[in-house]
Amino acid sequence: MSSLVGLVGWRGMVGSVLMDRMQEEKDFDLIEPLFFSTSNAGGAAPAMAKNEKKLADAHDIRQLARCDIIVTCQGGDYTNEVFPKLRAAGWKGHWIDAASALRMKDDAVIILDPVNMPVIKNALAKGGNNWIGGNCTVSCMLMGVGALYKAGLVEWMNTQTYQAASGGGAQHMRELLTQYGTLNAEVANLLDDPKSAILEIDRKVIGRQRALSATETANFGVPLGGSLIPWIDKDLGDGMSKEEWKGMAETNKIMGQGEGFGTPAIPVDGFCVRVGAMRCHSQALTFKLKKDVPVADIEAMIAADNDWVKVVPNTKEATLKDLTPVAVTGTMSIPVGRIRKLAMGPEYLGAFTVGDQLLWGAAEPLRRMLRILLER
Ligand SMILES: NC(=O)C1=CN([C@@H]2O[C@H](COP(=O)(O)OP(=O)(O)OC[C@H]3O[C@@H](n4cnc5c(N)ncnc54)[C@H](OP(=O)(O)O)[C@@H]3O)[C@@H](O)[C@H]2O)C=CC1
Ligand SMILES: N[C@@H](CC(=O)OP(=O)(O)O)C(=O)O
Repeated sequence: MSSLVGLVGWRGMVGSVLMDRMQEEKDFDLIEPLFFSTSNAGGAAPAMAKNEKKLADAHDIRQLARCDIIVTCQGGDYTNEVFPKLRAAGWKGHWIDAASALRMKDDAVIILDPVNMPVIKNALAKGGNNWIGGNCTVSCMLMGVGALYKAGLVEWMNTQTYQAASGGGAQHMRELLTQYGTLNAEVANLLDDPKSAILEIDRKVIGRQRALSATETANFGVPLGGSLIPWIDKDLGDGMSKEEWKGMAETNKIMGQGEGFGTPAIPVDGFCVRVGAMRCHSQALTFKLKKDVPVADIEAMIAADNDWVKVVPNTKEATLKDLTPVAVTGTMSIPVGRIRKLAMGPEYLGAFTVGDQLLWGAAEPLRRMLRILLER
């Protein structure tokens, strides 16, 4: 008999990407899905439903407890409210979650199986049943350069991120596009005239950006179109943003090292910046390697690490073609390029990587964890 798999948050942005991927990979052939809703219990389940044709109430612990596996993309507030009640009710099933709420709990594994299958297998063997997707920036970065960590080559890593609007959610993407449209409209007449003065266009754009209303910046708080925001997630009060904190904490936990594993953590730090891209997170990485390794060897190591990483030759032509959010959006590919030794010395390595933050950054690790559980 197929496992009963509860799907919560399936119609949200991450959930929709997950449903698409599950259909592409024919995951529904292997399960009996039970679709949940926080807003429309009793309504019709989507077309992938088999025997369970109605949406169940996502807060109904008895319904949730029927499931062998629950996959949720509903968000951290939902997890915080429902998960403890479900476990307290004695539910022993597998909980697979996109939200960050449980990520750093001792009994939770951050799942990214092309990178940390040994950590997942070890937890499975010990009866683990809480599987949490990593932060999108960290997951995309490790899909690209995880090989260097696996080889024990990294002394420390600095990351400067260029994170897309989608990281904030659907409303953030809409707000970004609306702002671009507003700015374009402000100078459309001048743009139509090839002889108009660029400084006049510039003056009008900055004037309109500074005049954007609270409604026009409701999600980001300040203009993002034609600008950037060097702060993502909460202020931890020590000069660090929570997004920056996740870089070191999650990278080490995914790799099975640092606190809780009895080995020293590898320092990972840098600045996380929101930019006007739609759904690909990009990152400029600086590594201090433990030894001088030739660039060709590093490229070969990265290229051989998994089926999705792709080394982009460090040329202008290849970079413009393959190493941009526009090139990568909607694909499973994780390009890593600009790989070169830096002026600071032979152990200092630079690289640049891009990843679709809704695919490898959110939905795909969950989908693959479901498959791992189903195919055991
Ligand atoms: N955004 C991202 O990039 C990433 C998000 N995550 C995590 O995933 C979780 C969900 O994020 P995200 O998918 O962006 O959240 P969404 O806001 O898109 O969806 C969450 C829920 O909102 C409800 N909802 C209300 N109105 C609508 C509507 N018009 N269309 C669709 N759904 C609607 C749905 O619940 P219902 O059907 O019950 O009404 C849906 O499941 C969060 O915990 C987030 O931290 C993780 C990695 C990346
Ligand atoms: N914080 C990420 C998106 C996200 O949901 O991250 P997390 O899963 O760590 O909360 C961003 O804004 O780009």
